[in-house]
Amino acid sequence: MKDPVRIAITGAAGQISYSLVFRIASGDMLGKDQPVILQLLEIPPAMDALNGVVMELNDCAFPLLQDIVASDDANVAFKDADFALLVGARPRGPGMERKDLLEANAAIFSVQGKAINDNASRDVRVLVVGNPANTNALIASCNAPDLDAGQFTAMMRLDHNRAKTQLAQKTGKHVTDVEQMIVWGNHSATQYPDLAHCKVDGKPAFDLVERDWYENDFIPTVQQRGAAIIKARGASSAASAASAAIDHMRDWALGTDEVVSMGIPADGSYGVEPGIMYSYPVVCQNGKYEIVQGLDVNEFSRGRMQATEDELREERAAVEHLLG
Ligand SMILES: NC(=O)C1=CN([C@@H]2O[C@H](COP(=O)(O)OP(=O)(O)OC[C@H]3O[C@@H](n4cnc5c(N)ncnc54)[C@H](O)[C@@H]3O)[C@@H](O)[C@H]2O)C=CC1
Ligand SMILES: O=C([O-])CC(=O)C(=O)O
Repeated sequence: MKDPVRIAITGAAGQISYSLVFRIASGDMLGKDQPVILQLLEIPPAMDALNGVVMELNDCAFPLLQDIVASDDANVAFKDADFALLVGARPRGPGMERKDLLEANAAIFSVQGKAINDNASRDVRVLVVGNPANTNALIASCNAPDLDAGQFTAMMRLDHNRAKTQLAQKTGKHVTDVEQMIVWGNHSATQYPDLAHCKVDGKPAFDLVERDWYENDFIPTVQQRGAAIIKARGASSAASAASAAIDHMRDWALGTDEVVSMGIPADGSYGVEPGIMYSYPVVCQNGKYEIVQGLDVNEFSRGRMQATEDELREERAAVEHLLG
């Protein structure tokens, strides 16, 4: 039996977490042989609701679940955490862009970055889900000076998964036939889902779909999918977000040959200078991610990649005072 790992989850009484914690406890994230301890963080008004989630977790009698810590103190929730999923933040409603949440949510991530810095395992791997995810991840990493900025990531996997499904449906294939999907940039309406390197069933995607569909249907549909869910459901995506968070953490921890999209510190690759959390194509091995280098970038792609970078730099400028 492996030693248990500690997984901190914030916003643990919220709607995403209600899909997330049960799947993590059942082994979907780290494998059916990896015992887990869940360390759940909420704000004081949500502690009753969190207690209900804890009761339900206990009622599942999950074989892998070794212990549950429920707290409204970030120092307790992040203590010795090996993984941290920062979900707790306000969601947007109809008519809002995700960056409209910056003011409401940014302060959460400076406090939690410090608490992670002071309490978590030195090898902690952090995924920020709360919106605007990339800039919140930047805030958290800047407030954790004793950790490597690369230990902080932002969730782009939902966009990546959405893009794969849109293309699979258009071409009459299955998502598992789609390879080398890339979503560049920000988890926002400027994100750039890029088909230039993508293959379906071994064939270049551009041989299978029309340019007009790509530019005027595929790209906007993926960019606007979050808003479409809010319109349809009256609440923002939850189960699909939880599923993407599990995919992101599983691949980071256990590895993947597949190219996946992750929001990570820009390092100059593809001309994106440091200072923002930018989504790149990566592969994961031995618990680490690595940017896929050497892909050709044509003029259309360059313009889209620049636009989403510009937006991330604007978001950064708006929270400069929180960057420590
Ligand atoms: N990156 C992505 O792809 C996606 C991100 N999101 C974002 O995830 C966030 C959470 O969404 P939902 O679960 O639907 O929201 P929700 O409102 O149902 O749950 C959020 C929970 O966070 C808690 N919370 C607030 N401040 C906190 C703090 N300082 N510490 C700990 N917990 C705190 C709240 O009490 C609430 O229970 C939102 O910002 C949403 O926009 C949602 C979908 C996809
Ligand atoms: O759109 C939203 O506000 C929630 C979210 O991030 C998504 O579904 O991609």
